[in-house]
Amino acid sequence: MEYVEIKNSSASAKIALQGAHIFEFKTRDKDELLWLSGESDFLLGKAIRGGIPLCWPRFGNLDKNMPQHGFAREAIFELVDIKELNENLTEVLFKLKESKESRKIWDYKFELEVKFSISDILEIELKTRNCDSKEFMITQAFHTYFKISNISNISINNLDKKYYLDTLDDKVKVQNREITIEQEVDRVYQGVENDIVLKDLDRTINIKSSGSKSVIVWNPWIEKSASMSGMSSEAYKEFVCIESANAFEDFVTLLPGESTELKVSYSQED
Ligand SMILES: O=P(O)(O)OC[C@H]1O[C@H](O)[C@H](O)[C@@H](O)[C@@H]1O
Repeated sequence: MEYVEIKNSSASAKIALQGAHIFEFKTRDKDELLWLSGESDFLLGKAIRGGIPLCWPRFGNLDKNMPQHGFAREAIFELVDIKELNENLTEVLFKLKESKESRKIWDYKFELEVKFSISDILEIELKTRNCDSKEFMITQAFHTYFKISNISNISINNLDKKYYLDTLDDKVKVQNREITIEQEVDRVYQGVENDIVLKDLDRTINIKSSGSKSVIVWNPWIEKSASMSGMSSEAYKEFVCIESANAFEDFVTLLPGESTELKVSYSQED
């Protein structure tokens, strides 16, 4: 599978052309940020298990005409530009436009741009433009797999008092403290406009999003982990997904010519 490798004085990264999918990101003085399954086979037409899959133009599987999480994560993007802005910052730009295949699944003309800024902070911008003569609706997500020391060591902070849909029993609940994970978790938090903090033993990751109000927190736990493609039964201990998204009622409608941007940044401290 073709990928771009970026190295500057602050960080290094690998980004596949399939899905504009970043699957490695490491700053000079920290451990790898992203979890990548040891069972990822990097086959074309199959999303990489780990890193940051881009879910677009749908998050989830509510749209029966669309593959789960949309088609972008399996599409080949064009590498438009790599800019070395200074010794600590490199920008990489990818683009995807409609094709015969995409029009069979989703009959619209669009332009999707993904810009990665690689420095001691990882920033990603996902810009959707409606190039059609009719309006369309999207949901989307950065489906980020964070590499962690162990699932029992982490907590996810700043989501207390937020409502979430627990997709395991389809009930709406309220978060009343920081999140710790001791079983399967698959939740869509709504109305989130603040930063989220992932605390692990030896590092803290700050997640800042804009253009979105939903956040998905996911860990498959033992049984699901064993049954999923590209994942071993022990994998659930090694990652947690915290996904900045426009999902469920937080969808975006674009009129002809309009565009929208979803952005995220991940910074780390000890
Ligand atoms: O296996 P995938 O299609 O990559 O989906 C993996 C997971 O993605 C999200 O986080 C969803 O909330 C989960 O329900 C889903 O299982």
